[in-house]
Amino acid sequence: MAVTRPLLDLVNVTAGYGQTPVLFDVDMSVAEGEIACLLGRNGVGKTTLLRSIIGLNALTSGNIYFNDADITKAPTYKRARKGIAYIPQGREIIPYLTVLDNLKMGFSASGKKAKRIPAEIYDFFPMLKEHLQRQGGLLSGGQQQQLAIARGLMCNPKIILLDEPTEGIQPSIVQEIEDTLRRINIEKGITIIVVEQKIEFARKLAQQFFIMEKGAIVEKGKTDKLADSLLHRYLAV
Ligand SMILES: Nc1ncnc2c1ncn2[C@@H]1O[C@H](COP(=O)(O)OP(=O)(O)OP(=O)(O)O)[C@@H](O)[C@H]1O
Repeated sequence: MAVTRPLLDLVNVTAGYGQTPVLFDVDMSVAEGEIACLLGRNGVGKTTLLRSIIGLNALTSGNIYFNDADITKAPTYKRARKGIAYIPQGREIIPYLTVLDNLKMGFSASGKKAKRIPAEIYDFFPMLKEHLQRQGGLLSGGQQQQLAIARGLMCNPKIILLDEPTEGIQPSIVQEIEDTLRRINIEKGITIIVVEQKIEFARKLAQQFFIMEKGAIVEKGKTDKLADSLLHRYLAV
């Protein structure tokens, strides 16, 4: 009988930059429909882990399974076509392109010809409709973050990897982003992994947590059981 794996399954993942190892034997499983947060101090390897999942960092050893396929050696564009969207820290909006053209860039990740922007995008992010012809670089940080998430949705992902979506964003927009991510998860069934420094944001949004320290997952569990003692030990909160 075939074994059914979680939607995303990392097994003994080791990776780094050149000769410098950064991730050590990371095991991480995220089930379909779940929201997981990845916590840890600066420099412990959270971004490197997300980059390894989307294929921007090759593994030294270990395997990554997605949707029951071994994607360890698949190039980034194929991972995107299989349904992994990556929204990097800093958002990477093209500043001189309009909001509309930034959105359309998301189509290319799916490998399909550009079509109309689905109405649901404006339903999730009404602000974008008002700014379609503005240059992306003129949006506020919070608006750019919303644009980046919307662009990620254009390839119809099964999972979204988000790196610090609330960084440098004013509280009212942080709340909006939290609500929209929850809607995207519930209404579209999209699985989410979010790297976060804002513990309360992560706690409210995610059902599952992983804590990283020196390139390894040192604690994991349900967020409603995320003890303050762990936060003190690993995040110095
Ligand atoms: N392009 C790179 N080349 C070499 N080393 C890198 C590179 N990017 C990151 N590193 C190193 O890898 C380690 C992990 O960095 P990473 O960005 O993954 O951590 P992080 O937990 O995401 O931190 P932050 O919260 O600051 O983004 C750090 O020691 C960092 O200096």
